[in-house]
Amino acid sequence: MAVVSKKIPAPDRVGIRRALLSVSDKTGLVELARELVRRDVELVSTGGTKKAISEAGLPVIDVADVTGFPEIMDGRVKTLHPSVHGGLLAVRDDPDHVAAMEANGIAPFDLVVINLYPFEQVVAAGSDYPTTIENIDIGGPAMVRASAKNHAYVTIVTDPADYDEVIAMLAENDGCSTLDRRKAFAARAFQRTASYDAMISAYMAEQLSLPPVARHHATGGTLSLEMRYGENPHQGAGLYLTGEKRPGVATAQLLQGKALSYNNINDTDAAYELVSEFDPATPSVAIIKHANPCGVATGATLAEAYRKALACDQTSAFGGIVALNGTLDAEAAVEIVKIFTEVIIAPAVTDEAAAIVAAKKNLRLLTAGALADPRAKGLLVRSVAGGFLKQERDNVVVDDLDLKCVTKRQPTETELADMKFAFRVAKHVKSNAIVYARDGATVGIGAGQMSRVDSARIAARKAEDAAQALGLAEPLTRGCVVASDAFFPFADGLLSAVEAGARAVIQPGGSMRDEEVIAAADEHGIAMVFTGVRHFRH
Ligand SMILES: NC(=O)c1ncn([C@@H]2O[C@H](COP(=O)(O)O)[C@@H](O)[C@H]2O)c1NC=O
Repeated sequence: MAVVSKKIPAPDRVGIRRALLSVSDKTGLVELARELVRRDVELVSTGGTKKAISEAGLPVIDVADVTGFPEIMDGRVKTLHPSVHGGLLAVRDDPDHVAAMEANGIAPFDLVVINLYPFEQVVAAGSDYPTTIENIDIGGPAMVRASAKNHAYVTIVTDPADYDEVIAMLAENDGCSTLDRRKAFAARAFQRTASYDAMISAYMAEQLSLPPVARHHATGGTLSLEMRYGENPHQGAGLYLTGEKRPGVATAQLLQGKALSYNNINDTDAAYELVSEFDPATPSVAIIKHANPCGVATGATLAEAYRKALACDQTSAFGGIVALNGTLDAEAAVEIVKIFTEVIIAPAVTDEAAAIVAAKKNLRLLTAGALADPRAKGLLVRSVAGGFLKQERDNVVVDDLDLKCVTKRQPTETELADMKFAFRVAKHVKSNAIVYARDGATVGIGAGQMSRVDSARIAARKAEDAAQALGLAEPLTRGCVVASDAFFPFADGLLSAVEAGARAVIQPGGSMRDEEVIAAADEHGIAMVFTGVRHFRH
């Protein structure tokens, strides 16, 4: 049953007379404490925080003198006491609460400054399990939540970045807090504790290999970048870090160029995830537009791979995102800067290449440090109205699959290599995905169509356009292979690919009409391989 509120109105202004400070991150602590002391605010602190304040020559009371208890159990219990929590939670206009404070010798706190044990940093540093667990703050979040709940009276601050705002509030309001600021701080405080607990639950789930679908799920994140806008200029947006250790755009270093936009980040993520599918021993490049590849290729060098990827669809590559699976070198950089490119991302970059890219001031250059592991487990979350969907990352790699040839003709070795290449790319193309490939390069990509036949036709038409742009007599689809992200429900999709010139097909199989599709392939002398695994992507 819900608790009943006495509905006591909150005052607008509350004079700040007594503050509780307990911080792990001591940044800006002394400056804030000095300002509070200057305003005759009484300070109460825990061990390390008190030490830092005292060493600055400022008066501060030990919390142990308030609780009458020493800090015990390695700091696990220091502020978990009614003398503290009563002072945080008391409704000062409620006579019952006032009587309880008087009867128990409890004094109220007007300002509470807390930042939590650095759990996220400890995880990021790869600390062992016991150390990580010890860095779960208990007393801090308890005080943060108590103060935030009682924002009718208490100002709660959880981030050194907010200290200036507190100082300004006191200056503008004659040493008082205001209700609207207290509410804003309280909302931030609950965001902080919710995010903190979400990170802990994600850590536990990973450590204990818990099943992906649990009764509750929380996603925590720390703002890393506030963008000017989201997908469109009227949508606000930000990038948050979850602490997941997967190399990619979120944690990459921006070496030059303007800050990334929402669409840049989304596209760069798609580009880097795709190029990470390729063994670094095989130089590979992906060019992405609107989260779909418009050209992917392997080559003897990254420069060659880039030229081959670009040839697939030069028109769409304009203003694209380029991802490479090896260190960006000068030769590749020279090729890439020839056309307008928004972003380049690679595991690393040579000094020479960086100097070449530097000539294009607006071109963003990112280094991710390493490739992402395509086989690594992970969770993906996307919002739907009224909820969110959660699923495991598609970490299936075609090399690990037991491929089954279902046609009379077996693929040649070259065809098989191209089929695997095309299926690897198809995994990163929005469904329905059709990818034509030859000689380790895409030659036509059909993405995001509602019908598979349309994707096959669009990919073929794009291959014709590319041939025209390259001055070729016929499209590169003549004699190519084709990959489909899901089975062909009817023979028509396959026949459309055959018409475009495909000679070998890789697809999951599993349609009710597989026999019909296999018969059509046999009739045209096509070699077809079933993967048994589907790569839908939406
Ligand atoms: N257990 C407690 O009663 C407790 N009370 C406050 N803390 C945390 O102790 C830290 C500050 O400790 P110190 O002042 O000793 O450096 C803060 O991050 C604060 O959130 C606690 N520590 C952990 O739970």
